[in-house]
Amino acid sequence: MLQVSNLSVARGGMTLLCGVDFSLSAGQILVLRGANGLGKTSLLRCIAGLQDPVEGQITAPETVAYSGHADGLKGQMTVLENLAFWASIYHGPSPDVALDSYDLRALADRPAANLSAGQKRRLGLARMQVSGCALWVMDEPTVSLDAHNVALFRAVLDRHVHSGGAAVITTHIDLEIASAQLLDLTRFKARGLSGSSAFEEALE
Ligand SMILES: Nc1ncnc2c1ncn2[C@@H]1O[C@H](COP(=O)(O)OP(=O)(O)OP(=O)(O)O)[C@@H](O)[C@H]1O
Repeated sequence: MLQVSNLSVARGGMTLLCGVDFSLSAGQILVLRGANGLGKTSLLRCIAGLQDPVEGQITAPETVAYSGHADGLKGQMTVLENLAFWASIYHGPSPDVALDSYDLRALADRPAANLSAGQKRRLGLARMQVSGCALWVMDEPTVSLDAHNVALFRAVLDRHVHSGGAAVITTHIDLEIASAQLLDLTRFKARGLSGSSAFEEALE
């Protein structure tokens, strides 16, 4: 499903990660860990095709579903319209299952702009389901979710991998997915990079 070989990743002209190697098969979940600023998002952006690696190779399906820090929603469109829009872009399944998976049916006619942070996040995650993509690339997917909705997310993920999908996920919390493999990216930190800058630490 996904093979990452000897990958170097940069952002803003600075190489962050070197020699990243891992692979992921259908039915597997890989959780990537590492400190703030290490380069996890930048690595996911490479896998999703949003930026090029400095060197190395990524073998992935032609289309992957990417869930980033922004939810990728159209604020003036309703919940249902957002899902129908993404389903049409990806030629994916109808929004019905996704609406039910994340308890969104009661919100179906509400403009996305008027959702709470957690509701927006659930809608952003529901986009993965209507993509129909086998590989889900997810950057801190449970931010803003309460415990009940984290459990919904786990259930969706479980169904996805049991139907032949796979997912690569960054997180700073324990998602409590027993079957997930863990990879700490610290070992791939580029030489010469110190810890977080004083500016980043001030924001943490
Ligand atoms: N658009 C950008 N232009 C330049 N540098 C950037 C940009 N976005 C991020 N960076 C820098 O690249 C480095 C890696 O950022 P990245 O978002 O990949 O880290 P991360 O491991 O996902 O961090 P976090 O755990 O805080 O989300 C950081 O030092 C960050 O300041």
